Amino acid sequence: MIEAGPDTAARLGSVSSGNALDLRGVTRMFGALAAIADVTMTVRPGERCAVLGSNGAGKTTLFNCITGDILPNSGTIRLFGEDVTRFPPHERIRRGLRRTYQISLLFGGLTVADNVDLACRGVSRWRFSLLRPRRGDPLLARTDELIEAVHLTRARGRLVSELFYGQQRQLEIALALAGAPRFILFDEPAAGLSPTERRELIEILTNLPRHIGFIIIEHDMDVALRVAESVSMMHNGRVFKEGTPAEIENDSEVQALYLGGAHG
Ligand SMILES: Nc1ncnc2c1ncn2[C@@H]1O[C@H](COP(=O)(O)OP(=O)(O)OP(=O)(O)O)[C@@H](O)[C@H]1O
Repeated sequence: MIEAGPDTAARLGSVSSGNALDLRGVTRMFGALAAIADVTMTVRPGERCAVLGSNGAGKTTLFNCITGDILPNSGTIRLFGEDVTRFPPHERIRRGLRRTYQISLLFGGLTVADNVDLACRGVSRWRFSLLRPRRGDPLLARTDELIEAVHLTRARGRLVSELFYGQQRQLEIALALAGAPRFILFDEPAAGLSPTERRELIEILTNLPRHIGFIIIEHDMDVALRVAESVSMMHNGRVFKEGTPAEIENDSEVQALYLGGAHG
């Protein structure tokens, strides 16, 4: 079981109150197109939420606004009670926000352990040390914990370039877990995975520490509905339906728009 480490996010606990994430009327225009329009969404600490929608629905733009990769034209974004609407990405990371991407950001020429160690070091006060971690180093224990959490213990010493695709996606989750995050955005983690790898992903996400909330964007309804407690459906930049996985699965409007094959 992974536990929260003594990192900056934990020290910033004094500003943590209320919801993990609070979006109010968030709108982002690209020219005349509203990629997301008036999006209001709340996620409680530790809550697991799925955002579903067809291609172009606005899911990635929503993630980009939450991380600060792009700024909204209007609306507010609060992270653990704090207004971060205009904060740069690194200030949101300091507050415990993490994200995985659809494209791989791994170091292919390094081992699994080195990738995780670098991620742990990157958020620690030893980040400028060029020394290899030694036995007894607390970061080494943390590295092993994260590798185990994503089911890669047996691949610990392997080069990333030699891993199966699904294992690389698992490693990306380990990197997102470095530095005791409080909230993670998973961008289509099941994309390109085999059925077996999908089952493993579901197990990994389900067993994440309960204090870590997340939003998962997925095209794969099976994965999304099995790991999430709440679901927001997006269409043409707007959230048009919210509910539990069972409510969403049985909703006729959702079925017509999404399950009926409208998505790509
Ligand atoms: N940088 C950009 N410049 C112009 N238009 C953009 C830009 N980014 C996104 N869009 C447009 O905004 C709309 C929402 O795109 P977005 O990528 O957020 O959707 P999505 O739900 O993530 O789709 P997908 O599932 O295909 O990734 C689309 O019509 C897209 O073409």
